[in-house]
Amino acid sequence: MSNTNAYLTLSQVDMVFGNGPSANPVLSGIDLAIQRGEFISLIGHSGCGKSTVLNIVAGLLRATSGGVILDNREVNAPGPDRAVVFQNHSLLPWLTVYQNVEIAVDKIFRETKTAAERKEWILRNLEMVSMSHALNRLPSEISGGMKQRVGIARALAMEPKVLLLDEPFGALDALTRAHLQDEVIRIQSELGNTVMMITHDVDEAVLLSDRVVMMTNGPSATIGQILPIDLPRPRNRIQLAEDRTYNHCRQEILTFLYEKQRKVEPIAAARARPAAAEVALRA
Ligand SMILES: Nc1ncnc2c1ncn2[C@@H]1O[C@H](COP(=O)(O)OP(=O)(O)OP(=O)(O)O)[C@@H](O)[C@H]1O
Repeated sequence: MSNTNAYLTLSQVDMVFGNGPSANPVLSGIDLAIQRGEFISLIGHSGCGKSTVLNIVAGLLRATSGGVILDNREVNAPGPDRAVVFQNHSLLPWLTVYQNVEIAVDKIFRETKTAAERKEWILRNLEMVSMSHALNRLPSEISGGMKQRVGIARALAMEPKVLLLDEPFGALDALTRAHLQDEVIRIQSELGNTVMMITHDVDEAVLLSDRVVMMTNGPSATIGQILPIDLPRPRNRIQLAEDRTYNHCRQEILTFLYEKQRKVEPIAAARARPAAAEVALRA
């Protein structure tokens, strides 16, 4: 699929790690066209290559063949136009909440914003994620959910063309996760960012996305199905629980993951593998 009007395009992306007999073909023929302001989720079984796709878009990995075009430019290195939020918050531990955002803002806007404008911008982005009350705290003094909030504020403050979220809520408890998802829904309705998010959570994918991209199992994983989520925004998790379209979308993704792309091999392999105690007895 090539779409010349798309903001972000992945064309025939292949990725092979290593070479010779140890070559590991991870991705094959990934084609995806994302519109400006679209929120896309990537979902698929563990190890299929979701982070590899995201890292190629981030410019942290080079595709073996094929490529990525963002806003008419080829991506071949990391850049401030693509901000990444990882599952394990990557805040600098010796800097406060405010300073963690400041470091990115100063780097990007030193030439274009005055010191007062930069300060106002840092405060505005921390307010957006409800962190104004903890500006002077160190990462070690705040919870995991708060750290993710600061990571999101830092990414938003960079005003990237694309926000890349690699399981941003993966390490959080269910309630904190729901809170942060709601904040992302609100921020998204305010700012209309272009977002690519990796998730393992079917509800999260449906709740947040305009389209859910489902990946087949590896090796040589590719896009198996793309599901448009035709639900009006802003979305409300409680109202959606009873919604027919919402439940239909959930069902489609569950069917893809657990019927069409069911992971049978590892289970069979695990059964075939003798238990540790058995191995010890045989030794
Ligand atoms: N830098 C690397 N060098 C070598 N192999 C890699 C590298 N990064 C990823 N892989 C391999 O690529 C495959 C896909 O990994 P990837 O992390 O992209 O999957 P994933 O779908 O994001 O997994 P998960 O859901 O468990 O995070 C795995 O077999 C992994 O071992």
